[in-house]
Amino acid sequence: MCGIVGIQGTTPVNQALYDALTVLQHRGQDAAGIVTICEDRLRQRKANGLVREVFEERHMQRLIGNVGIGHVRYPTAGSSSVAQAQPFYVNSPFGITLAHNGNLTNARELKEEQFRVARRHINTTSDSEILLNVLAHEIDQLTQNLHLEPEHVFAAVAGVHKKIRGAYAAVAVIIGHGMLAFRDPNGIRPLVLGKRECAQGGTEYMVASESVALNAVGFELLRDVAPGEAIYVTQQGELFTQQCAQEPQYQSCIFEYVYFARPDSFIDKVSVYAVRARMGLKLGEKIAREWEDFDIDVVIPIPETSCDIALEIAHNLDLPYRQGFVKNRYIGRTFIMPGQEQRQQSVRRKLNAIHSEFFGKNVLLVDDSIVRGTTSEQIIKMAREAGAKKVYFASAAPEIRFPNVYGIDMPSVNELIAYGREVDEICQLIGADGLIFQELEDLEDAVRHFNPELRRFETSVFTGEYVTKDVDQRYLDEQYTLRSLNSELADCQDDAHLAIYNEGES
Ligand SMILES: O=P(O)(O)OC[C@H]1O[C@H](OP(=O)(O)OP(=O)(O)O)[C@H](O)[C@@H]1O
Ligand SMILES: NC(=O)CC[C@H](N)C(=O)O
Ligand SMILES: [Mg+2]
Repeated sequence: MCGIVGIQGTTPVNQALYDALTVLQHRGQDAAGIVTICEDRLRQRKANGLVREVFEERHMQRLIGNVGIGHVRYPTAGSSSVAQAQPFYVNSPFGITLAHNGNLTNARELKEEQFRVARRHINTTSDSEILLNVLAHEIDQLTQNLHLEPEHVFAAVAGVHKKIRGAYAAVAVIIGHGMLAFRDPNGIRPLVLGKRECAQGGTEYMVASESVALNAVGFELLRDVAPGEAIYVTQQGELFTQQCAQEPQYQSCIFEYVYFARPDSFIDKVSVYAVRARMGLKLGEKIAREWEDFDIDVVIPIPETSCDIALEIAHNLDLPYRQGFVKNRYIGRTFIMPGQEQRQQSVRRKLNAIHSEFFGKNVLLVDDSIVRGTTSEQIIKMAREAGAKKVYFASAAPEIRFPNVYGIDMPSVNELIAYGREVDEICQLIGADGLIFQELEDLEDAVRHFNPELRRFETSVFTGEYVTKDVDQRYLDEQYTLRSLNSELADCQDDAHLAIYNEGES
């Protein structure tokens, strides 16, 4: 997953973009980038690393201007090379820079078409560079001179929706004209709109992946960007919005609520925190139903995402809740780290057990999800080493059995511990005394409870059914090969100097 942000302001935006990216850091830890625009000149800084590592004071000083966009990256297409860090830039028409969260499922066809029909060369293996070029070509086709009206921009987004398949929440700046944001017709990835009245006068607009970014920099949440909708704020600060898809519908990614988003965010009018608590309630009910005379003494979360869920399970089962693992606050999220070796090493560096909470007890460990099983297997060992008598395990998401093609890095079924396995077998593999998973229906209900308009969700990792209907085995095999190839290539690349034409090296 990635995090995106954009501000069309009346005051300098560099600090606000930086602050917003720091609270979106949980969506991507590999690379970060900011582009600002001042007097028709674009300034950029992007590199691998966390936000606080990428931007030094000297970079921030250069990022001048009242409009800009930012990105934190968790790679899905291509590699984690800095060449694929975002935002991307094309110099025609007008000069456009874009940041994208999601993944396109017809990227290969689009790249070929862009070369054949639009004579556009795409230099990286990033699908986001393709998205930018498709948008640029659409805008180019719709404008004959230097004039650009909101209706041109909306027609271009309508063209993008017709051509592109997959997941995309995107923000772009068309230099000298305005800021554009749009969400794919299924609303797979989240996107919110906010505003702030500036003390010096004038209204500033901001879009971001999650509402927490608006809160952090003092913007008021206006609403979610609807599936298929485009938001355009002109350089003069005028806001225009339009539905640009023919058949928009809510089929947003349910995994945002399970794991990705921060609990203090609202997505599609639903509090992520409230959903996680309700996931705990539902799972607690299932445990009480299926493990009638359970002998659990204590409920312990696996920090950090599962804490709100575990608390509610404990409450529901009338059991004590204890924070039996301490999380090292300087280690990031393990699941979104690149490479299985790095992920494996990180679990023990990240979590450590408080022995007194385990010794001689039957514990129920709770996690939001089991994906590769890296965390659960190691954490169960740690609980036993700490003296637990029995270790039960509960997953607040159902069994993850299929690859994700919409922006989550789960490219191969062979990596997924639940693929082709039933609960007993998974239980044995992770070494638990008992294992229980949430029902998909209960997970969907947990979200829908707070917004009944959300009738359907993108749940392919549980069901193998893909909302864009274009994903077959051939595509999945191709993605897997590409991904392996790209990560090998990334290891031998020299990315020391990647500058943009009009600015010196960062
Ligand atoms: O089965 P696995 O492949 O290990 O993946 C699942 C685990 O990864 C995530 O934690 P992560 O450490 O990324 O972040 P968190 O601190 O937000 O829980 C998730 O919360 C699970 O704990
Ligand atoms: N996780 C994401 O949203 C990734 C965005 C884009 N596909 C990339 O790889 O950079
Ligand atoms: Mg976790």
